[in-house]
Amino acid sequence: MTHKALTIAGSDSGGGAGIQADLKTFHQLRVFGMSAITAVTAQNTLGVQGVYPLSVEAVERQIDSVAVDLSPDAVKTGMLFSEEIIELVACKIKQHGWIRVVVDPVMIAKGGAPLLKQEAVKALQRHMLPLAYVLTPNIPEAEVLTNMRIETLEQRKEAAKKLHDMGVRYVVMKGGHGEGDELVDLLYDGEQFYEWKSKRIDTKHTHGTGCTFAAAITAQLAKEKTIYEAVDVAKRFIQAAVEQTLQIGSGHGPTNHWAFHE
Ligand SMILES: Nc1ncnc2c1ncn2[C@@H]1O[C@H](COP(=O)(O)OP(=O)(O)O)[C@@H](O)[C@H]1O
Ligand SMILES: Cc1ncc(COP(=O)(O)OP(=O)(O)O)c(N)n1
Repeated sequence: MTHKALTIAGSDSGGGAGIQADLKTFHQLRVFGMSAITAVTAQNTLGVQGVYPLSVEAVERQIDSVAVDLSPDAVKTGMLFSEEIIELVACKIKQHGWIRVVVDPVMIAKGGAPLLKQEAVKALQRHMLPLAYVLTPNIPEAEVLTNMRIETLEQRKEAAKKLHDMGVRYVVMKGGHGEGDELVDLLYDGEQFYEWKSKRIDTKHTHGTGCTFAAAITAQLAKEKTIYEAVDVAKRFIQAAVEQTLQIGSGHGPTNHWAFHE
């Protein structure tokens, strides 16, 4: 049986994040990848040099083309950029009845370039959170979405509860921006917390870690794995991808999307 996943996100010309990271991750996990591009970015390991959003019509056509013919088993959203695109994507998810939806609330690239307009945060909260089967914020994104400061593990848990109350089924809070040598990725299922701990790898080549991790969860959900199994594979996928980076580009290089084998 062929499992299929759709990513609705921005294009990263440098190939480390966005649509490119998602498709490479789907492929490595033996899931057929499809895409609807929301914005084209001119980007490399040194940063983002340009952001060019597509029209709402162009995004709608791509999503509908995939939906009517290829019916994805899971859907991931990444860079959505504007209020108009968010509203359209939410409307399409409902129209097509997609349930296994992973929302990666992309806001800012590591170099600081905005990938979501500030005024679009409210639209993300209002339209996307209630549709999120899984939400995968990093710590700064969780702070913006919950309007709270997150410094301790207890505060991460409190924020995860808030996000669950905002309509998210499963909250997976990524721990890359936490303090210390140990990384803790957190899952909240509405009742219990689950933690995935790993050693922080000392490298500057972490471009696209968030996209890759969320894409691995999406691929596993497309294969009808449980959320616990999906996060487990995603954690091992990203650990291998950061451990065995490719050392390319002169800035923050991409992770290695072919390092992990199931
Ligand atoms: N230096 C690192 N070593 C190992 N894993 C990392 C490292 N940095 C991030 N990760 C992992 O990559 C994933 C994404 O993390 P994070 O940096 O929080 O997200 P984002 O890239 O969206 O900012 C998480 O699973 C996190 O644990
Ligand atoms: C087109 C595009 N989408 C998303 C991101 C952010 O990706 P992320 O995995 O959070 O990695 P960093 O950019 O933070 O390294 C992006 N850069 N471009």
